[in-house]
Amino acid sequence: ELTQRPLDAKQLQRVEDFLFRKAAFLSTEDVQPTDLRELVVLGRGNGGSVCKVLHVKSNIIMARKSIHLEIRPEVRNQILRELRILHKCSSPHIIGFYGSFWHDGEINILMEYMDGGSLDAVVRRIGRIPENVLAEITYCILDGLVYLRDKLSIMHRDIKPSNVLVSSDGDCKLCDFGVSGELHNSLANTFVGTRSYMSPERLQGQRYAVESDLWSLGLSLLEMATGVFPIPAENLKKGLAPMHPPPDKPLEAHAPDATQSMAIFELLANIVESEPPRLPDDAGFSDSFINFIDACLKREPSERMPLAELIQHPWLEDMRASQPVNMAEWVRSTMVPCE
Ligand SMILES: COC(=O)c1c[nH]c2ncccc12
Ligand code: NA
Repeated sequence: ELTQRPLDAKQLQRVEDFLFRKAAFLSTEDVQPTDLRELVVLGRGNGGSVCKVLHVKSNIIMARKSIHLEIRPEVRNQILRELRILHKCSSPHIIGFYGSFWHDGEINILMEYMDGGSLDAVVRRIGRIPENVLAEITYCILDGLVYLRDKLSIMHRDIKPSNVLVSSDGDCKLCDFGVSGELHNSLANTFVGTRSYMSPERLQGQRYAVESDLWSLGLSLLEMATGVFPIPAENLKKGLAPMHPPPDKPLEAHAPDATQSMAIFELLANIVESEPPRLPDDAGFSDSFINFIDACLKREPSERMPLAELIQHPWLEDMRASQPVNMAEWVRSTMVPCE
């Protein structure tokens, strides 16, 4: 087993609380869509939309991801069967799963609600994430990847800031990982967007494995640390996004996103052809952080530092020892006060 940190008692308690909530939920018969009251839309993207809902009978707040798919009944039943694997997931770094159902042309996936939201939204709100906080987040992501590999024998396939969720309890969890091969196939040609966290080997249609997740992790960390999508590398030359931009000048006014100007094809070609981007070495980042990202962003998958070594990288221990973070406090500091 890898050197996982012992779970602290409160974290274990929260995993247990989730299982009790889930038992209460499962004791109600199969979910009918009418059992769910829609509260607010949380986000839209990669083929689906996510809504905060209340499961009335059990009085549990959940996140429901709805994916519109025009597929035959046998394909959707295969997807629902594969999603049932998620009932076996129980890790403090993997989003909790309540169940899934088909309704009105959509696959619906019911998950644990994370009140701090996704890290792409956090970066949009506060500009960029401090290095010591990113070290805590990175440990959670790596431990989640280890869990997926060791318990479900899968890689994530879609590591990026919008698929890392945080809560005011201080939890940090992965979501939207590729547990259903059939769902992956059904979503295959629905890619939209102007950015890609995909590894060079995957973009070139070559075989790819968990090392591809490590490229995506490196690119995600670079973006969250600088507040700038790091491709083309010139984007980083313009300096870091301001931390906590003054409310009167919303972030958009600061750094018009250069990737918008670069068409998506040119962007993908840049990823495959150019040297990987790096953290600037004159912006106050530690050498071990710069080294950690370099270890992830090797164009050759076999040159990337393996998961077992990354989770023991000095950067994670150095940061935790020198600048410990209270994640619950930090997440709360990034949340918009409710009106
Ligand atoms: C794909 O899953 C999600 O996006 C989410 C699962 N739980 C959440 N809680 C808050 C926001 C988004 C989510
Ligand atoms: Na997502």
